[in-house]
Amino acid sequence: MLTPTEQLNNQFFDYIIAGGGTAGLTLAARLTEDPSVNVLVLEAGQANIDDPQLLRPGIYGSHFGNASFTWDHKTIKQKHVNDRESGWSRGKGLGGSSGINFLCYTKPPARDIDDFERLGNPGWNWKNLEQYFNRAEGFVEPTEEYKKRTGVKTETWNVGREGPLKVSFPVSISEAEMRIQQAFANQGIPAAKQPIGGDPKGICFLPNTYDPKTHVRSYSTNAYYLPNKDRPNFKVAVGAHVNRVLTENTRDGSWSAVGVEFTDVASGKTQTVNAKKEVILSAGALKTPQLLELSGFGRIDVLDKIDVPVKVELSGVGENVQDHIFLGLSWELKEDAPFDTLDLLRDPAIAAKHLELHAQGSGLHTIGIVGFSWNSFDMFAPPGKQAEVYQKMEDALGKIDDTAHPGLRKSFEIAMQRFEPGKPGSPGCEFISFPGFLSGPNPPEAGKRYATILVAMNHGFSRGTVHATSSDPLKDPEMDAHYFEQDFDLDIHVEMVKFARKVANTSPMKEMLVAELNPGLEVQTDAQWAEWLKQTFSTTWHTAGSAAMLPRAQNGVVDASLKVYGTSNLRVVDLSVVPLHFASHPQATVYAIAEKAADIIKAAA
Ligand SMILES: Cc1cc2nc3c(=O)[nH]c(=O)nc-3n(C[C@H](O)[C@H](O)[C@H](O)COP(=O)(O)OP(=O)(O)OC[C@H]3O[C@@H](n4cnc5c(N)ncnc54)[C@H](O)[C@@H]3O)c2cc1C
Repeated sequence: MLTPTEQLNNQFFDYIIAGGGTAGLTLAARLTEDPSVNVLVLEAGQANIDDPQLLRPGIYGSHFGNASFTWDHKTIKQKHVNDRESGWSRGKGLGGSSGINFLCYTKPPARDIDDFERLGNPGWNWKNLEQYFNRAEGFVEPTEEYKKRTGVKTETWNVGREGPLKVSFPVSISEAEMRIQQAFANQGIPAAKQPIGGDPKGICFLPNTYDPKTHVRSYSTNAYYLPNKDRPNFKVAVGAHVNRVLTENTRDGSWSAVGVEFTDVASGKTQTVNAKKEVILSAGALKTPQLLELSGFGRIDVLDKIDVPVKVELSGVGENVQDHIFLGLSWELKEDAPFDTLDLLRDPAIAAKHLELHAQGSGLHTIGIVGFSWNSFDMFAPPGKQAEVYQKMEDALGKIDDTAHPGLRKSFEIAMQRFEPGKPGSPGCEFISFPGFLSGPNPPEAGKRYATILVAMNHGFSRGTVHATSSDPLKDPEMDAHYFEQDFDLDIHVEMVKFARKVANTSPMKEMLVAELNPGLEVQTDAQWAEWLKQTFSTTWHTAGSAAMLPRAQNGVVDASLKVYGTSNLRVVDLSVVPLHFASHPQATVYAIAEKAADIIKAAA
């Protein structure tokens, strides 16, 4: 049951969680397993329960621009990409970004998670975190017939089967995706050994956060909140925008979080609620740093500018921001290609038919994005290019001013090991097969169908910032991705898109294609590829690292128990805490972080 905000003023709760998104609801559900503990979740957006706009798969990006479902944030102009701004939409409302994401369920390579520990966070390694991934997962095994038809192999998978989050393969995998996968195989890319068990390198089909019984999205709302909503100790209020954490100075000099101030969005009225044990920030990587700054935790110059008294100087707040980006290469399909693609949904009459089909558990809303090739740079880039890019990384490392950016050198050194020539790299160069059109700048033509390879680099070195520029909590912080500030991030992408074109010229993909629509064959030289890339890439909405878990001397914001430095009981539990970004779409890792956080918090109580 949702709790009306007017019932909350001056009430007391053991734990208050700011943000009812992916991490926030997961954490709340686990903490309220103990009936003696009461938890309040404050979510700025609405509940949107049972809304088909969230539940229906296959309508990627359709929530953007709709304030009922998204925060349509934007970066400032990006100076290394011709002053383009990047739309950084995020889920708003219960479920947060898990309610509007593209449903891909992927997990990072073990070594990328082990890097968290190597950066100074004891206990944050794959072996430990894997149990928390598995705790969230309710993987539904595909049938033997499905496996035979699609080539999906799951027998050896290490994946949880009892967790609340439904993870399964969509009803069918389009033949376009199967052919693209086979073309990668014919380019020498091996099958992944443990696609969601720590070793995803290679090609694989991966599941979605998809309920195979009801054919709807599985997300934190229907996985963690709805099954537990009647617990008397689990209170959730929506339309409650948290403005700041209320703190008191303790005898030992640290700060204690005693509650939060929030605004009831409907009435504009400001209220406070009190925390007996802890306050936890789960507002996502774009809003959590803003909340910290508005509460007095952050860089002195940032806080001075917005007139917020400094409680704890933490120069890492809003720094270390890392994003993933993607772009698509699209090809027109031959007229007789014997399969449907998502392009058909552009025709309103056909779209209406597929809505009906969805209700019966078939049609285009029951397919998903499932075909991946996770490559390390050495798997496709010429050795000379690998050496050139690595040299540029070394040059960048040499220029790091450790006084201005404590910890950055160590972070770069570990990130560089993922690219070291002659050693097996980490598979951060991701290729996704997409059954339809998703690219630029040329638009799709009515009545035509397309196949797309999405190219996404997961191990960028450029670091951005997210900082409050006003003491008004309702005003967006300033977001600056610093895209391609390290020019070798661009070089790596250029090699990736060239490889994608090579794959398209390989059987059995090439036989289904008429012509390349984007970028088009006029793009040939590295400089032309780079220019097209800068014009058409998009964020993958995976921004992380803005309240990083790192030692304090290395610009850390939270320690390995996710507690904000200088406080006794304020934690961050969301994608902000990731110290170094990993090769995976992040939702699985966010669920795992929240599951682990619940154990940490329970143990500390
Ligand atoms: C369009 C899109 C597509 C994506 N596709 C995929 C995918 O296919 N696979 C994948 O693995 N990942 C995907 N992701 C990423 C993944 O969904 C997110 O990284 C993850 O859900 C983030 O979880 P979080 O808990 O950190 O933040 P969120 O889930 O975003 O939760 C933050 C919550 O806090 C609320 N909030 C913010 N500020 C306040 C405030 N001041 N007061 C109260 N509440 C507040 C927000 O409304 C939101 O509900 C995608 C993301 C997007 C946006």
